[in-house]
Amino acid sequence: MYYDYFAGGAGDEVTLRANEASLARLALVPRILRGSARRELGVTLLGTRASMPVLVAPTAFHRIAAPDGERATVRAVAAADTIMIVSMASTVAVEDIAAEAPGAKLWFQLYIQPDRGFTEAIIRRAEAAGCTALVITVDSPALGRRERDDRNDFHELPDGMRCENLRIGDAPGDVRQITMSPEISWDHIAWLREITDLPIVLKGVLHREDARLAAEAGVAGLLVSNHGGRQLDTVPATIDVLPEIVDAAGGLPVLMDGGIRRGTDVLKALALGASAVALGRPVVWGLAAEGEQGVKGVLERIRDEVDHALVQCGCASVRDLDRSFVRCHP
Ligand SMILES: Cc1cc2nc3c(=O)[nH]c(=O)nc-3n(C[C@H](O)[C@H](O)[C@H](O)COP(=O)(O)O)c2cc1C
Ligand SMILES: CCCCC(=O)C(=O)O
Repeated sequence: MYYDYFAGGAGDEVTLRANEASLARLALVPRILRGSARRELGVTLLGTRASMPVLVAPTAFHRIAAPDGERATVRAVAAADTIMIVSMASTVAVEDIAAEAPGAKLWFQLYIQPDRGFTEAIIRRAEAAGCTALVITVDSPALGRRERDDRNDFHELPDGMRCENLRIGDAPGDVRQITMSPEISWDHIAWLREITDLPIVLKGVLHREDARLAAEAGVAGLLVSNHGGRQLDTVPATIDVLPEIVDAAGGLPVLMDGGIRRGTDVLKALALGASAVALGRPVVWGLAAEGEQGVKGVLERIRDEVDHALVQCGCASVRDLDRSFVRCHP
């Protein structure tokens, strides 16, 4: 049941498969004879430095995967010196995640709740915990239809676990449910810009017109995402819309997630204009397999693969990549 929750997607899982398949259809075209002894993998995103262009995407319910849950994840992410986007649906409170690894670089993912006062209170907690950006998930005006969860009847957390960022008291039942609000609109983004100084990233952009509107709305960045194929099924693979979103985003930094499994996938996304990518399921698998060590293993392996792919492509820096390094082969 829990494996299916983590692995699964919406509907027929067409988009879930497409994310990896579209990346696999792209070929990398390396350059030759441009030797350099060392590669620079680091990037600065909205003022936060990451040691590699690979972030940890927000994923819910880490305590289902490992007893320590998000505490184990954050220790591994801090050791890798990259950014963890903390899910609003984490099973450890954002304050406790921050306290577990002082100096960890945290962004906070938010589902805007219909109750603005409650939404604002959550943002204040994320700010106080030291999160340096807000990632607003905008692809979920309703929860995706995940048939694996329906078949397994997985609709609530095991006893003793809850969404700690939505607690309103100390008793086990003192917690609100996350609402996927069909009413969220650009007005909410304008409101968020009024109430917080944190840079705002919109997560779940797939339409180029929305990229243009986002730039106009004064957000700080975009995350091209289809929620790992878990929201509306049959939407495009993220790598396939990335170039047009980059073109429409008016110079805003554009991140991407969905189907990134190898260093070569990271290079393809960067070559097509992403400033960085994020990993969803691979982090959960590392966590489920070996806790903190497992997440460390996933992050160090992909770092090594990015470095290796860069050297093979004749690049000294992630900034050396451009669209000429990628071809589509059918
Ligand atoms: C188990 C699971 C839980 C997720 N929970 C959240 C969440 O709480 N908030 C959110 O914005 N996205 C969530 N996502 C989507 C991820 O942030 C990300 O977009 C997606 O996993 C990337 O694709 P990948 O798993 O192929 O790397 C979740 C994804 C998975 C697989
Ligand atoms: C209510 C939590 C939703 C988590 C989520 O976004 C996902 O499972 O994809």
